[in-house]
Amino acid sequence: MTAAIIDGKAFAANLRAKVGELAASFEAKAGRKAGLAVVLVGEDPASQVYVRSKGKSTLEAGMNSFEHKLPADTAEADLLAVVEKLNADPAVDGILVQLPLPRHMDEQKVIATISPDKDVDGFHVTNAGRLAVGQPGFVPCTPLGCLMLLKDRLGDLSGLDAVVIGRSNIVGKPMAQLLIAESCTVTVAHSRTKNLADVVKRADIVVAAVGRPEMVKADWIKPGATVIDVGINRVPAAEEGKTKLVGDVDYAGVAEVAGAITPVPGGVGPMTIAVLLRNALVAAFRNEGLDLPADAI
Ligand SMILES: NC(=O)C1=CN([C@@H]2O[C@H](COP(=O)(O)OP(=O)(O)OC[C@H]3O[C@@H](n4cnc5c(N)ncnc54)[C@H](OP(=O)(O)O)[C@@H]3O)[C@@H](O)[C@H]2O)C=CC1
Ligand SMILES: Nc1nc(=O)c2c([nH]1)NC[C@@H]1CN(c3ccc(C(=O)N[C@@H](CCC(=O)O)C(=O)O)cc3)C=[N+]21
Repeated sequence: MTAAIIDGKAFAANLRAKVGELAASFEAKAGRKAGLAVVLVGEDPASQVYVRSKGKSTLEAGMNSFEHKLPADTAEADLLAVVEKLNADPAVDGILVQLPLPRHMDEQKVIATISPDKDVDGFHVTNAGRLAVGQPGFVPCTPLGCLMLLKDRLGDLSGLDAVVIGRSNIVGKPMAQLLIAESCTVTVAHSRTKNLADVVKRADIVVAAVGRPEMVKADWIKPGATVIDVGINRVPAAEEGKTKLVGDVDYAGVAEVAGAITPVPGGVGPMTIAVLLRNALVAAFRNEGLDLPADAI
């Protein structure tokens, strides 16, 4: 079998266009643009690329983008002060503090300072709790993007066996919560899992969020399974001195067995940014007390 390629880039472009239309209707109703603030501490090159890309997409969607770049040696208290100023700023609907933060900062403390109503990453414990108990809140962008791709491909997910590899707070755990809410039978695997290949082999849906280049192999996959590759790993390319991006899945091998697979790049990554804009727009409607139809986006 040769897997269908799930085109996250195209799906994300479509989602961004919908966000753009709703951003215009928000502006007409609220008399201002929706606003997303992104805070970057330090000069990590990968983070700089993401932040630039987020800023560009935000403007393209007809929203205001506020970028705050702080030096790597910023004191934690100064970062917290920036976040508090953004919490209080009525022009700012969503706040994203780019992770990872420099080692001298306590990420949990910084996330806890973001107002839950502006936490468009869905990382605040209040939003994690809302997701866990099924209340409306903000869901982390990457797993929500994965779920959108899965539902688009498979329709109703109920009763399907799903294996999530990875249990981080930002991808694996919220992904598992979303799949539970869709009535999948969910297994969460991690570095202590025994017989990982056998665990994965049971799955109709595999979500790999590990951070190990091409770890998931073809003979782990049940024929016809849907494979979502969250991994973003920069590795040396064939040409001397060059690098390329690969996922956590051995794409060439797995594509021979799976029913459908997301590529890297062009799969989950673009969805993350599109969902971020979606969440920021939802935040804007909520912060203004305006109705947004539940199935609008
Ligand atoms: N496309 C996108 O938009 C995004 C992509 N990413 C990418 O997704 C990947 C995962 O990110 P993130 O969740 O933040 O990563 P973390 O490093 O926080 O978590 C990795 C998880 O993988 C598990 N793990 C590590 N090694 C193994 C192994 N050999 N077998 C099984 N499980 C293993 C870890 O287990 P344990 O808990 O036991 O240590 C952990 O739960 C990375 O490549 C990252 O770059 C992340 C965010 C967004
Ligand atoms: N507070 C916070 N929120 C995040 O959502 C967050 C974060 N911190 N820190 C880093 C991770 C990673 N992340 C990605 C976003 C887009 C792509 C993306 O667009 N990737 C392109 C390729 C981009 C390239 O070529 O480098 C693709 O997969 O096609 C990837 C990864 C968001 N993250």
